[in-house]
Parts: sequence; structure tokens; C-alpha cells
Amino acid sequence: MPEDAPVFERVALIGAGLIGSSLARAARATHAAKAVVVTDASETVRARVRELGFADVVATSAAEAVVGADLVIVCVPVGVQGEVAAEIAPALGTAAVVSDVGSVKGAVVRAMAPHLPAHVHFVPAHPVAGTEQSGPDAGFATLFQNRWCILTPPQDADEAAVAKVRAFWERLGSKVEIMTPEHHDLVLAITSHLPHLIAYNIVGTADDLQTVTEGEVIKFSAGGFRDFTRIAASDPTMWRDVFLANRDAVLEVLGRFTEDLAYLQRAIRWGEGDKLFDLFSRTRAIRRSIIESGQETAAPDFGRHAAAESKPVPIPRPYGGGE
Ligand SMILES: NC(=O)C1=CN([C@@H]2O[C@H](COP(=O)(O)OP(=O)(O)OC[C@H]3O[C@@H](n4cnc5c(N)ncnc54)[C@H](O)[C@@H]3O)[C@@H](O)[C@H]2O)C=CC1
Ligand SMILES: O=C(O)C(=O)Cc1ccc(O)cc1
Repeated sequence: MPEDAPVFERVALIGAGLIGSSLARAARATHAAKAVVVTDASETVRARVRELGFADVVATSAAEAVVGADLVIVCVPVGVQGEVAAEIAPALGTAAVVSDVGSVKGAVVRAMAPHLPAHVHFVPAHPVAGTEQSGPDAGFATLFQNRWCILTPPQDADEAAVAKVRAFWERLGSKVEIMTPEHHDLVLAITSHLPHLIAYNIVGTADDLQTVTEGEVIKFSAGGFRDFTRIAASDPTMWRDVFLANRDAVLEVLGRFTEDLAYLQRAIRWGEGDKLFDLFSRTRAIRRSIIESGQETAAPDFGRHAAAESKPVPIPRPYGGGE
């Protein structure tokens, strides 16, 4: 294949928000697709996509969009991915590969797979790249460059279909890793979902405290708190769906997190400075090693492969030492 020959002929994107519109722009900019068809449930969004001009075709329904597509990527909140799969199923061509970009994989695979015809190759994906913005204006062509994209194909997936989806994401500039949905959901629970929950919680707590601090919480917010407010501005629908869909893994890591927080609370109460100092030294070393390895903007260690990943991953020892 010549270096910039399209990876797919006709890519259909269902949902034209931050991720769908970034994919359309990136697929065009890199010639990963010969033609890009976009649709969205919202007429306002479809009209905006026409104005912005990043699609070759703007279809009025998901079923219409997938006709003749050799790659379909579902880019809607995870809570409606099952509905979309049911809607597109009868219109999918025999050569179609179906994928998605959902931030949760296990629940999404369980919701979508039963609707898809047997001839369709299903290769779920999650680009670990995004912002707190949403909608078609927020997208940009370089969003996926030098970012991880995790694929979670079923064990009996068609190898050629997986290779083409990998090639598509690599064309957009992503680094691709393959793992099971369960492993994905545990890793993302700690690296992405829990940080968002903490951000939503701390900004909510600070807002409640405004009444006792005469409104000065926001005024004097230092860098750390401001970073939390950016994350806490993320889309409410998307994140409600993420927490409901990844309930088990989030509750697992949240349990560990609250135990570790209680350990710090006790150390502060009893003046145990060495405990605080030890943890802060450990975490500083982690940050420094990330920077030294040149991974500062990359996702954490996803270097594990599908076959090895069906069992739960041990979570590191508690701050205090033993298990
Ligand atoms: N926002 C982020 O940073 C990232 C998001 N994701 C995942 O990408 C997916 C999309 O997220 P965003 O693009 O950020 O959301 P967004 O809110 O910007 O866009 C979602 C779009 O889907 C449309 N939509 C909703 N239901 C639909 C339906 N039934 N049929 C057709 N269109 C429908 C909405 O009208 C909206 O335009 C989610 O599953 C999310 O978990 C993945 C990586 C990063
Ligand atoms: O804006 C940020 O800091 C993010 O963390 C973006 C993001 C949100 C959801 C994902 O599944 C992946 C990336």
C-alpha cells in the first residue's frame, strides 16, 4: 500500500462531538479515509457540521450513515452505544468493521455485540486522548497524535480487521495497545475515572464551603485547585455514563483510595510527619521517572497483552506496607 493510501474507503462516524469531529478532521488530514460520513442525533449538531465542513457527507440518521461504509465508529456517550448498535445493525454492509471510542469497554461490548450481525467484525477502541470540552467545535485534527489508543478485540476477532483498525489509529498518529476489556476498565478506573470523580468532588466541596469562606475559595484558588476545576468542567452526560458503566472497577479502586486517604488523615491528626514525607517522596520519584522516560504526555503502563489479562490485576501495596 502506498504510504498515504487510505486505510478505509468510507468511514462513518456516529456522533459528531469532541471525539467524532476530531476523528473526521484527523481522518481527512491524514488521508486515513477516502470519504468521511458523519451523523448525529441532534439536528443542531448536524447543521454545525455542515457549516464547519469537516465531513464529505452529513447523513440524517445513523442507519443512513453506515450504508456502504467499511469502517463505522460509534462516538456517542457510553450509555447509548447499545441503542446505536441496534439502530445501525440492519444497514451494515457485509465488509463493515464496527468500532467505537467509549471510555469504558466491558459494559459497552456487552451492550453492542448482541445487536451486530455475525458477518460484522467488531473491534472496540478507546483513544486515551481528550479534553474537558464537548461538541463539534471543540474537536481538532491533532488530538490523537502521540496518544495511546487501546483496542479490546474479542479473542476470536478477525486478525485482518484488527490490523486495519490498528493501522487507522496509527495513521492518525496514535500508539496502539491491545488488551482485554476487563483489564482496560481496571486501568482506566484508576488513571482516568477516579481522577475525574475526585475533581468533581473537590470542586463541589469547595463550592459548598463558599458560604463559610465568604466566597474566597474560587478567588484564591491556587494552581492545583484550578487544574481540578478544568477536569470538573467535563461533560456531565458522558461522565455519568462512564461511572454507571464502569461501576465495579471504580468501586474497587475507590475503596482502596478511601483507605489510603484515611491513613493520611490519621498521620496528619497524630503528627506522623515521617509517614507523610515517605509517601510524598515516593510519589515525587514516580513523577520524575515518568518525565525521565519521556512518557510525560503518554498514558501509564498499558504494556500488557490481551491473552494474559483475563485475571484481576493486583493493585500495589497500601501506603502502610503490608497487605
Ligand atoms: N471527551 C473526551 O475527552 C473523551 C471521550 N471519549 C468517549 O467518546 C465518546 C463521545 O464523547 P465526546 O465526543 O466527548 O462527547 P460529545 O458530547 O462531545 O459528543 C457526543 C455526541 O453524540 C451525539 N449523540 C448522543 N446520542 C446519540 C445517538 N443516539 N445517535 C447519534 N448521536 C448521538 C450527541 O448529540 C453529541 O453530539 C464517549 O463514549 C466518551 O466516553 C473517549 C476519549 C476521550
Ligand atoms: O481532559 C482530560 O484531562 C482527560 O482526561 C480527557 C479524557 C477523558 C476521557 C477519556 O476516556 C480519555 C481522556
